[in-house]
Amino acid sequence: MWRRVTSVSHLTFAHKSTVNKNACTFKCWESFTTEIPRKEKTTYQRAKTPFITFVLGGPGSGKGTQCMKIVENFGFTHLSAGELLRREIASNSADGIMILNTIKEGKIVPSELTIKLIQKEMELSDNYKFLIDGFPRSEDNRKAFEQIFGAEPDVVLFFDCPEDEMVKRVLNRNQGRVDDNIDTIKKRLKVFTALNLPVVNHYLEKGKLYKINGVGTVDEIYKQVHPVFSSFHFEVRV
Ligand SMILES: Nc1ncnc2c1ncn2[C@@H]1O[C@H](COP(=O)(O)OP(=O)(O)O)[C@@H](O)[C@H]1O
Ligand SMILES: Nc1ccn([C@@H]2O[C@H](COP(=O)(O)OP(=O)(O)O)[C@@H](O)[C@H]2O)c(=O)n1
Ligand SMILES: [Mg+2]
Repeated sequence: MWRRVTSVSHLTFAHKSTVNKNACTFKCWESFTTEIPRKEKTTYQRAKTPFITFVLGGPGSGKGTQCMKIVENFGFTHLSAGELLRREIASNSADGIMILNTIKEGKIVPSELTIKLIQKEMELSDNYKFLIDGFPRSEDNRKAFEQIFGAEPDVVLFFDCPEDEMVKRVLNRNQGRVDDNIDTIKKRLKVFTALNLPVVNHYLEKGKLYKINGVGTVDEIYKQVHPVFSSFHFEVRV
């Protein structure tokens, strides 16, 4: 049997929180020791300071592709917000229809719902290095994350790519996604400019933004990404 504990500031984020000192810090699960053997805490639960990277960029800018390379080279856990939402649709959850309709319209799913999915994955993970891809997509996403986690990201990557290139890539993506069609892409690009660019500017002003030129081959782009992480002296996989 599991219970939710509401305040575990000693476990996570405490020293990084410059946002809201009284924020409800990250929640985790603890077992009742008498009922089942105490479960080994995951690395994430043990780690006092998870390393969080937000990966931003318009639709088709190459976020997912570059995340795969960062995972390969630096052992991050990749959490794609869009993928978690699509999984929620596929699982026929109570929110599935609402999420599907929101994605079809290229709009943003309510922040608390997306954060809940991200939080769950982080709790289950045995890692402490996370790439949170496609999040935050709006100032509301960002503020809700900071409120709930009581922390800010360590790194924010932004893949800067011209619209015509993004449209071309999305239309060729061939993953059977309901939002990879020209009508939805146009809506997503408008939402990106109106809601996501303010987030990019926020992190630019905070000095946390690494702007990457998203045009070129996958390897050319990754050449700009790699030094961001090697500067933190993570172990590089060969
Ligand atoms: N540098 C690149 N040049 C050409 N195509 C790319 C490049 N990076 C990714 N792609 C392709 O473009 C599409 C969108 O990339 P993806 O990583 O899914 O972007 P995002 O997650 O930002 O929407 C995919 O089909 C991917 O294979
Ligand atoms: N933080 C997020 C991320 C995605 N989404 C929704 O999920 C869709 C697909 O997101 P995605 O990150 O998989 O899309 P790409 O940028 O990879 O093309 C978005 O257009 C939104 O409708 C959201 O509502 N909130
Ligand atoms: Mg993606």
